[in-house]
Amino acid sequence: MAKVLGPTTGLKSSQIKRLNNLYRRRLPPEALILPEQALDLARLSAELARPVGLVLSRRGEVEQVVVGSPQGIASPQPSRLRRGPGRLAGFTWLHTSLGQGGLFPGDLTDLSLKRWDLSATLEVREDGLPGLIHAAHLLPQPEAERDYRLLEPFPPGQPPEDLARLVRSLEEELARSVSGREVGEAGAALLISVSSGPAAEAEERLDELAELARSAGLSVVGRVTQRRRKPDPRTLIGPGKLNQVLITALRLGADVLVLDQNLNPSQARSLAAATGAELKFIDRTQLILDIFAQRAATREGKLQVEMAQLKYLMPRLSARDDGLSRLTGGIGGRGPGETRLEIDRRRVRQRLNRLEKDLDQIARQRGRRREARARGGLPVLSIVGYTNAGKSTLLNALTGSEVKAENRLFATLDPTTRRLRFPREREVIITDTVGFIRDLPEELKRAFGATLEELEQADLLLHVADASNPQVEEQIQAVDAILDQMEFTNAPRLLVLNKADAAPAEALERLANRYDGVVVSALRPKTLPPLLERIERMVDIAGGWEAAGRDYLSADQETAEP
Ligand SMILES: Nc1nc2c(ncn2[C@@H]2O[C@H](COP(=O)(O)OP(=O)(O)OP(=O)(O)O)[C@@H](O)[C@H]2O)c(=O)[nH]1
Ligand SMILES: [Mg+2]
Repeated sequence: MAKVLGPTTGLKSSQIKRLNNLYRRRLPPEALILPEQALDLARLSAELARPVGLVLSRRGEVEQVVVGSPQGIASPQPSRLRRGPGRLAGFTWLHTSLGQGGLFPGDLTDLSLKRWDLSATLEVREDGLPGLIHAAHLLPQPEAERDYRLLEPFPPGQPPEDLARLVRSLEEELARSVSGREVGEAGAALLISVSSGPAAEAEERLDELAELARSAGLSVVGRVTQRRRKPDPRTLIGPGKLNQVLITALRLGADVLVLDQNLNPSQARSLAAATGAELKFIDRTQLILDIFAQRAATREGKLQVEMAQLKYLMPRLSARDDGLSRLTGGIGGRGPGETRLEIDRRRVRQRLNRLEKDLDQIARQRGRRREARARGGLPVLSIVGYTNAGKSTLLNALTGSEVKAENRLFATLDPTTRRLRFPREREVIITDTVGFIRDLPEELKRAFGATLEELEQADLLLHVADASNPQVEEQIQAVDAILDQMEFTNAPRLLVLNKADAAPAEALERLANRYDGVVVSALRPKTLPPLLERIERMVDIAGGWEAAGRDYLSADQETAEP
């Protein structure tokens, strides 16, 4: 038989036995509890001078018995969880309340956190007899800013309506409110932003987060923003807001909660503990890592991403985390004398060592390839820029090659190298890179060392920007800031204002003047010659052709702008 949960110290063994006997009860789901059952429960609770709680299945079986302390009672995690959006826990939480009637604030919080079918209390009067039952349930749509409804208090055996039917119709309604929407392959995401900045900025950032979520295969079902002067140190989101977030997630049928702000390890663990297994919290870095994991095509790219994921995950591992096996394949099991946590961490560390060795080797090989190329003496152009700016499209247009270009963030994850033949028999090597993004997480900078190492070899950086994006200036500055920070400033940069076909003319002119940029549309080859000319002149100045050991220096140079 299952054991009584909660603090049993100080109880007599006969009392524990009586509590254990509650597991044999079966209560009527339509009425919650019969009068004689309520009488027994009230008497026991009065005698113990402690609240007693029951987790009841939809069939009225007692799944868990909990005893509280004189100060109160906490509901347990439901023993079995039901999966699927828009569903309730499948269990009702009923506990006695000594002296005062009514639900406790904690009961209402629990309603959303644990998604109880119903949350109810049975009043125990001074004389030890049962009083009224107070019950509440979640609402599929909030009414008057409330996410729950309180039933009229009722004496045992006289519920205001058939409670089993109430729960069923509630769940049907919840299911209806989430069906009919399109769910991405990876699930439904609720986006959350907690910040101290202006509301408009939070919305803009959420627009970008929505793009990222879409790239990760998630469909976005809603947004929640919170303005706080300081994030909550424990859970980032304030406790009241967290509650609202969870109710909203339930109502919209979200599977994943995506936070725009990054969680520190202890916040990640607290949030995971607060929500149980059904809902997953991920932060922006994890989302980006997830996209990278889906997109990485080469062996090196895959290894880099796995390494970054493991490094990010390791401090966030909690003892009950089993999501790891999916990431690393083969982590799990329990060795003698070790906690699950230790073994996971140890295996993760082993895997990290292995990855580091493999990556070292790949880097050495790449170094050799690069030497070979340097001996060929061709100048190297690297295309950089914000993600989705059109870098791969431009590479394709310039070289006639077919690197994957897609309207998704981070379509390109591995550096790609092609030769570009100028009209006049000049040849350069042109490399495409992974897209930049503002607030590039530290973990990713390291992870994409491969791409960035390539940049160090560049004689010229072609910085492609999406001129049709209203955020284009912020994006240009974000990319410049990252380049500056990475000390790749030695190579000259040329700003390419792409998507001219979709941008207003006056904005193009202003941008071109301000940044001394070249306007193109990668989709229209006819717009490319001015870019080629600028590239040619700049490479000449950078000495690329000289390095090639060929006598390409020509009259052009005199016409080159300083
Ligand atoms: N209208 C318009 N769309 C363009 C132009 N150039 C590229 N695009 C579109 O922009 C989207 C992104 O293009 P990509 O070339 O994949 O962008 P990217 O910079 O390589 O993106 P990542 O590799 O994800 O960083 C695609 O849908 C392209 O068709 C252009 O000149 N005009
Ligand atoms: Mg690309």
